[in-house]
Amino acid sequence: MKSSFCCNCSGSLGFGCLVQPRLGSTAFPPTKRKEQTDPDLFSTNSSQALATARARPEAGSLSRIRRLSSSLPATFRTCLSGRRKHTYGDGNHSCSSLYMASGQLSRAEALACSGCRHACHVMLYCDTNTLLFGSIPIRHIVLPLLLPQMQMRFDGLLGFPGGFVNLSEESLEAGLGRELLEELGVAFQILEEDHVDSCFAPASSPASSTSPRLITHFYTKKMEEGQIRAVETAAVTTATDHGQEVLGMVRVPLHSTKGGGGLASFLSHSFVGNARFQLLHTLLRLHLVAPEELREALARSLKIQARASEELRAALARVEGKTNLPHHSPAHTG
Ligand SMILES: O=c1[nH]cnc2c1ncn2[C@@H]1O[C@H](COP(=O)(O)OP(=O)(O)O)[C@@H](O)[C@H]1O
Repeated sequence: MKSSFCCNCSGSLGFGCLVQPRLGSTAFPPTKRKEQTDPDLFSTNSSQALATARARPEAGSLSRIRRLSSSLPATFRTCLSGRRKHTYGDGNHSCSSLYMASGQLSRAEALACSGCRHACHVMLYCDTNTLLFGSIPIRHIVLPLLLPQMQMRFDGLLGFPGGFVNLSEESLEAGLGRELLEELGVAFQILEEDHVDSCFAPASSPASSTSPRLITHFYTKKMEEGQIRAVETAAVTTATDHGQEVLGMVRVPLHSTKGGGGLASFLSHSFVGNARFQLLHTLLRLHLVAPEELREALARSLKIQARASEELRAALARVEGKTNLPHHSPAHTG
């Protein structure tokens, strides 16, 4: 029997989701984006004030920036502090640490990088009025609930749909459309106006610092709820990559449950490349989650990860005990 492993509504991975395939591959035409790029990354008081303070570097604003940034998570602080390492292309630039800063690379700058590889990914999302479990009260539920989409990849990591684009044969958007057809079974027309940003991907290993730099381009596309549901259906029926490169689409839970589940659990999973930063940045940019809620979720994620590390250590010791395998040491780490 083939079991399906899924992301449940508490944001944790678990067994038990049923997939209900229905027929249908739908072509979605371009839709004019309602949510145009917002120059302010953050919507609520502290973040807005922070952005304003950065934009006007008059006397006194530096201490104000420091004060305001202390209310945001460390990774965001690094980016917002304006300490940008402009070392594009030489291996020192870390997209992850700088992701929250606006415009590391414009689309044009990215396209001008000869010898770079390019990959495009997209976050699909929609509004919905659906209530979780119908009526069960859940703290901090985001209403109307929004449903951003990610996917479980062949390598067990979470990421957005998309992939490598060959610029000698296709444009960024055409390449992304091709990847989406393979992974989701749906023909999308991605437009330049759907582009959010481009940046150098962090080098995954010392060896990869000698290979061509990878630039990741990120897009968002707002859809109707019915269209998103059709994508979810097509992704498990007509998509050629389903069960191979893509193991399933998952919705990102934006709510928080009493026990601290939901977004916090989801964020504690492993993401490919800078996908977690792309998600965080987009949740803030599109005002899908308030900065304070995101900070709370990230703080909880850290606790969840610490618990998971303990569980993994115990599981490792058990497996070694049961199988008489030699004890794992850091030297065995792959
Ligand atoms: O969601 C994502 N956000 C950012 N980077 C990603 C994401 N998914 C994959 N990547 C990076 O882009 C590269 C190519 O992406 P992917 O594995 O989707 O390509 P493919 O489907 O053409 O094989 C990966 O090696 C990975 O480093």
